[in-house]
Amino acid sequence: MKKYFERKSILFCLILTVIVGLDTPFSTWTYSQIFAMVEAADKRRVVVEISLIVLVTILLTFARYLYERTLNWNIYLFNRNVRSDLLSSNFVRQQGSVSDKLSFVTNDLELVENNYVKEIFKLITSIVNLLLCLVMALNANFLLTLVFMCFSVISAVAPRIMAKRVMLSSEAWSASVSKYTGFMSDYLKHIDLILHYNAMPFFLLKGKKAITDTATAKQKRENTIAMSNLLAGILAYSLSYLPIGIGILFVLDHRLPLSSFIMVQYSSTWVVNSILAINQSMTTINSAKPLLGKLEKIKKLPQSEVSDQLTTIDFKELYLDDVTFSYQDKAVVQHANLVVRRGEKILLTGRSGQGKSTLLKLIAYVLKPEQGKVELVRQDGTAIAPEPDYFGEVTQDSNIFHDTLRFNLTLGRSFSEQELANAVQKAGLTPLVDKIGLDAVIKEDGTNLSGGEKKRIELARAFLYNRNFLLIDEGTASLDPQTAHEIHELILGSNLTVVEIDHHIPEDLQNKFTRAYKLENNQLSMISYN
Ligand SMILES: Nc1ncnc2c1ncn2[C@@H]1O[C@H](COP(=O)(O)OP(=O)(O)OP(=O)(O)O)[C@@H](O)[C@H]1O
Repeated sequence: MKKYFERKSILFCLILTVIVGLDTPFSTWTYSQIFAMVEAADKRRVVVEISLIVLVTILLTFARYLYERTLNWNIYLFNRNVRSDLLSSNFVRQQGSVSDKLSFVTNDLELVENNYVKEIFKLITSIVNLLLCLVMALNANFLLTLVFMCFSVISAVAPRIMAKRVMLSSEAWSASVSKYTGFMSDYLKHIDLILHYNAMPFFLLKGKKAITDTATAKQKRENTIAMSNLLAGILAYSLSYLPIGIGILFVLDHRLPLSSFIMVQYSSTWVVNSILAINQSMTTINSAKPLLGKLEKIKKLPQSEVSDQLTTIDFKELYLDDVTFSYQDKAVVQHANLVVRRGEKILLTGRSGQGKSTLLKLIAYVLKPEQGKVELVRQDGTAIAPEPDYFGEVTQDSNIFHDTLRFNLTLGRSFSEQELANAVQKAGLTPLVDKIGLDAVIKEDGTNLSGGEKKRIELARAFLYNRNFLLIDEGTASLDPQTAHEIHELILGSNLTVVEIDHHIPEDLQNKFTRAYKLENNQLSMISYN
């Protein structure tokens, strides 16, 4: 955690937390002093003490303001540093669902901020309150302090009987909220499909049930809390007057001055409140520990090497030599051999689930073979392991960003207008650029573009970046035959090196591939279309 803060600001915040912690003991002392002043009947003392109280109150209020500002600064540092760190950490590349990662960088980090960082400062304030109030009360009268504390502890601990019920009702509410969110997420994502299948009535029924369950669970939780508060209220009010009565008897018997009685009564209440606050803070801090552990693990991940150098590999060939790969125990590719020479167009077919996409990932070295070698041979004959940034890619679900058309091509790197125009022209994207311009904003997932336009954007991006090795995973599967044909003509007529997975290559295009392979039963074999 230290990494995300500045030592000086944390230290300053800790000092201010202790000063702010003096606030409650000071109010307690002030309150008892009111009675002490009345008892002393000394007007000069009243003037001096009231002036002192006003001065210290102003100073403490100012200290609280400074504390809040310093805490806000520390929270700002935490939020800025942790999120910037995650942005470039290997966390973004880890296996796992996008929504889990999004939830971590939003909800989970918010919880760490509130339930850990802020709570630690709260805990320190409570500890200062506890220690000072305890000293003040014991100093005023030891015996009466014990009496007050016993009664306060009973009234504070009794409502804990209800705590389990409150916790269970909170859990039930949280479970129903998660069911409702799951339903809403599916409902919003697939609303078109629901309309197509006329399934709205069933979804409304399902949705209304989820809504009712959530609302009921929430109501139940609130009612349980209200019941717990009722119990606490009854106990607190009835039990709090008993020690007050004993204190008054002490005062009437002249065993204790009135101001000391007030001090004991007021301080004891704060001692118990502080113990409860410490307990609550510890529970909150502990509840954030699993998330903190997750953050610590992520923090240990190496940072991605960020280089703005534009890599273009000038290679002779890429080969797979006796490559074997399995997911856990499931063999996908066994003893595969393949050579792809510069400029060749390789077609890869095979039934669904045979491992074609896995083979592309092995070529790009995103996955490493458990046996055998994948190497790229440079023009000078040296062999190196491929890197993901040597390849351009076109996938079935196009990678389109919610930004301008220009950004979708350049990905933020600067290219000259001439370079852009060349890439646009090579990819056959000129009609789109003429129509909407390079600075038009593309909607999320490219919903304002046709499938063909999205493919051409991906191709133009590869041309612009001079990615001369293109991996295509069913890149044209979602296009109409005419557009798919046009895109293929473009790819097969280019000087790019291509490995493409496709099931529906029309006959007139099949011969334009240099070679075709089939992946079946873990074996990669060459096929002929003649
Ligand atoms: N990350 C993974 N972990 C475990 N198994 C996986 C993983 N990715 C894919 N598989 C399994 O490996 C096998 C090959 O998957 P792959 O996606 O490579 O096949 P494919 O031939 O490309 O299929 P399709 O044509 O349907 O896209 C499948 O049985 C799949 O379930």
